[in-house]
Amino acid sequence: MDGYIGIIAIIIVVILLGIGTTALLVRPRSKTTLPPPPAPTPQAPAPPVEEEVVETVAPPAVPVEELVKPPEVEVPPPSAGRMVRLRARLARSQTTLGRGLLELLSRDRLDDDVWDEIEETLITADVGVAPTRAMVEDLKTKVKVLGSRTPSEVRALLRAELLTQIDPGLDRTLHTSAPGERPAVLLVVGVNGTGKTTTTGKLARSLIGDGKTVVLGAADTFRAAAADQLQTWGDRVGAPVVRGPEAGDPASVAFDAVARGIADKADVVIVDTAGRLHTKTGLMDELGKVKRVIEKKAQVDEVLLVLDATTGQNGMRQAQVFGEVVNITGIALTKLDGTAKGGIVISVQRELGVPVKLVGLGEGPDDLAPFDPEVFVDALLGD
Ligand SMILES: Nc1nc2c(ncn2[C@@H]2O[C@H](COP(=O)(O)OP(=O)(O)OP(=O)(O)O)[C@@H](O)[C@H]2O)c(=O)[nH]1
Repeated sequence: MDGYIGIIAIIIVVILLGIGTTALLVRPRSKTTLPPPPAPTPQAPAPPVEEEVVETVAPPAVPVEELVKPPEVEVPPPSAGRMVRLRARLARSQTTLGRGLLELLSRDRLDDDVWDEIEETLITADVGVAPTRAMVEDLKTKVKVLGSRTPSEVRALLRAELLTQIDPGLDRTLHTSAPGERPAVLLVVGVNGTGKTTTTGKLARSLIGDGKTVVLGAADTFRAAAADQLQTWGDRVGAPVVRGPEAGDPASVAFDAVARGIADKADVVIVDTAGRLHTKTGLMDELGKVKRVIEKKAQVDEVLLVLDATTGQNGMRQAQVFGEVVNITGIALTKLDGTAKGGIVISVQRELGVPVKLVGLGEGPDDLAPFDPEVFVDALLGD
């Protein structure tokens, strides 16, 4: 009996121990799911004051659109009055040609030696042989009629003579308005390095400044940089530039540019061409093809020959080759700012039988001016 009681007592004790253990293990759920308390973060030591300013002011994030923002389109000034603004750039021709002639013609005695010097001054300034002879003969006659000469009379005499040679009566209008709906088409030709691409870009700016819309054609596919250069000019003033693959067919670029001009209803399409003077036949083939292909779409209204005023007679010979290949309608005489040979205006018109319509008077984007004979002559003679 005592054995039973002992066993029962042990069982009761075991049951009681079991209940106690269960009570200890079974705790409320909320407490078991709580995350363990965060480990204390070690405190970073405070940086020195100057460093704090540099490190904590982060630059504001630049939105992607701003990074790829197209370049701002410039609004170029109109072309009117440009030659007056740029007349001081003719200083070198003024000193040598204008002032030189004024001084010689103002001498008391105009003997043969003085006339020889006058002739030499004109030849050195690239006036050309035939125009020089004509000028000297004219001046001799007028001086005789005049007798004694005051400085203002000498100036008036020379002014009239230079103007006669330059011929203010020539039509210097740039044909930038075509009849009907189509754009006017300008072809820019000339030897590489004369300033052809620069002149094309400057002209686009100037026309846009005068309120016209322009499409540019980079048909100088010979030199990849020429197309890039033109692209930069176009981008600055918002003129679309049609270009082709490097060493591609210039005629096809010219065609596409005119097609784009027609589609865009642009006022003017200016096509820059390559001016490699390899052989006359090669040049003729290339320029002839460009012109023929353009004419499938529209008439070419102006063929502008770009001529570097500093190259003198050499440049003139090259110009004549172009004159034999295409029908030049106007001359853009560049780099007149860098030469004392302003007389080239007279000789080039005489040799090619075409008027100077534009003059380049510097490397700045707005340094291309419509040629004004009176402003030119006054700039040569000084005030
Ligand atoms: N001082 C002066 N420099 C000019 C004038 N016109 C052009 N130039 C400079 O002449 C250099 C040649 O000009 P470009 O336009 O590259 O000559 P390009 O005839 O197109 O030559 P390619 O691109 O090789 O066909 C450039 O440095 C121009 O800035 C000007 O009227 N005055």
